Amino acid sequence: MNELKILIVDDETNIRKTLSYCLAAEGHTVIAVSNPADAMEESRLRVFDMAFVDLKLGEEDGMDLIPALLADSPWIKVVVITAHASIESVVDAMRRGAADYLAKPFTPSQVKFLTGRIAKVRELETQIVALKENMQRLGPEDRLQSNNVGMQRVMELARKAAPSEATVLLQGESGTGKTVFARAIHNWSARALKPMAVVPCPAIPSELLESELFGHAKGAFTGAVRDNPGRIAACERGTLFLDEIGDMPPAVQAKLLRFIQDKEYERLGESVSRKADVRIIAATNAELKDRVADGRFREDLFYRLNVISLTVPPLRERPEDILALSLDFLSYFSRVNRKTILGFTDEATHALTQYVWPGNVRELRNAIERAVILGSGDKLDKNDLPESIIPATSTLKIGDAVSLATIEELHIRRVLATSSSLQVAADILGIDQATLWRRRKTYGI
Ligand SMILES: Nc1ncnc2c1ncn2[C@@H]1O[C@H](COP(=O)(O)OP(=O)(O)OP(=O)(O)O)[C@@H](O)[C@H]1O
Repeated sequence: MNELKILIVDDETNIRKTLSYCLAAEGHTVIAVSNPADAMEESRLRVFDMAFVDLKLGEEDGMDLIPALLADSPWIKVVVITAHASIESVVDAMRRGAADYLAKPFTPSQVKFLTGRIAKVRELETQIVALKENMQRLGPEDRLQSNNVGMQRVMELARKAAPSEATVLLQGESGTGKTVFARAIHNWSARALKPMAVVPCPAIPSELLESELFGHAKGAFTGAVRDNPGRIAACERGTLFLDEIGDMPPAVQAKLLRFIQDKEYERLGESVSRKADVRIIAATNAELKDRVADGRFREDLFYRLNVISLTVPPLRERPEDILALSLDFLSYFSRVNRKTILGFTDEATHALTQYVWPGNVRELRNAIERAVILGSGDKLDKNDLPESIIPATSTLKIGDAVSLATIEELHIRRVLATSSSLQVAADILGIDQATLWRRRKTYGI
């Protein structure tokens, strides 16, 4: 059964002892306190799945604790303990958000049954989060095999690193599959059944990134109309994947460093420290060392992240994989578009394998999807592929009757194809790396 983290709030020592004993014997982690103030303090310190709350806590009322616990941890399942099990008090507790009740005196088997039911609900909730994430990225299966020796070595390292708790830093150009690797490491680890959150750092305005990760208290800033637990709390016992970490603002870097060192953090607008058990995987397509050298990235954080470093090779350095990936994408997109396309003509195969793929696997995938939609024969031909991947035949000129976006896309593609790094390409284009990143996402390069 799924192990839970359980908070017990009861002013009677005997009940705290008996319940703690029953629950610990089932393998759950238990913290027991006697009053609402201590309960709230524990709730801020740790992430709980479930709480047993006595409705009569000496002079105090357990009823008010239900919404307070839920505001702090929206996922928590509160079970109220009541001496008389009066219908009114149980209904009132349910209205305030309680999940169930336990009438005193209770037996160990009642506690076991109730906790088992809630463990099942928590497990289903976690699965739904994972399924939602998967649905958002519906697409072909990730190909976790390669015919290229360099790529095979990276895969082997990833498999070895996965079961450890070590922080992993994934490096490599945009579109090489760093997110695919992060997900594979999560799935190969003991955290696989818990959520993995993906946070693309440049996609979130820097002033919001801190609250997105660490959460905020209601009123912490204009627009913070309710408490937000943050992504770290939401993936407790899971994995947090920080994409493009090189773009993380300095204030957030400092807070992340503290979290990696001490597993502690504060929500924005709160001074109380919270704990969370979350593994960090980070990715960057920029040379993080260069960012450290010019003072844009903290050196201490770099070393904390760089415990295990994997560099995913660009597609042009593993041409052996182009056709296998192309065939996977072809079969997936043919199925989705209800077409029967059996393969590629020799000319298309030649074009696919000769092109340098500056946008890596992402660009290849987009090119095949487009070709499947537009293609009409039983094999995809060179002419079905985007013009930009066959530059010699491109007839597009400045001044032609096409949109600015078409010209911009082609220009970026060509500059990328001839540049030695993203920084060089950004310099030629006269834009910063973050802008280039956004343009590449827009055009699927
Ligand atoms: N090995 C693979 N098998 C199947 N698809 C892949 C593989 N590697 C990458 N892709 C696909 O290519 C696209 C880009 O991959 P991914 O997002 O993992 O790259 P990335 O390196 O994280 O890019 P960025 O740095 O821009 O975030 C995705 O659609 C992904 O599914």
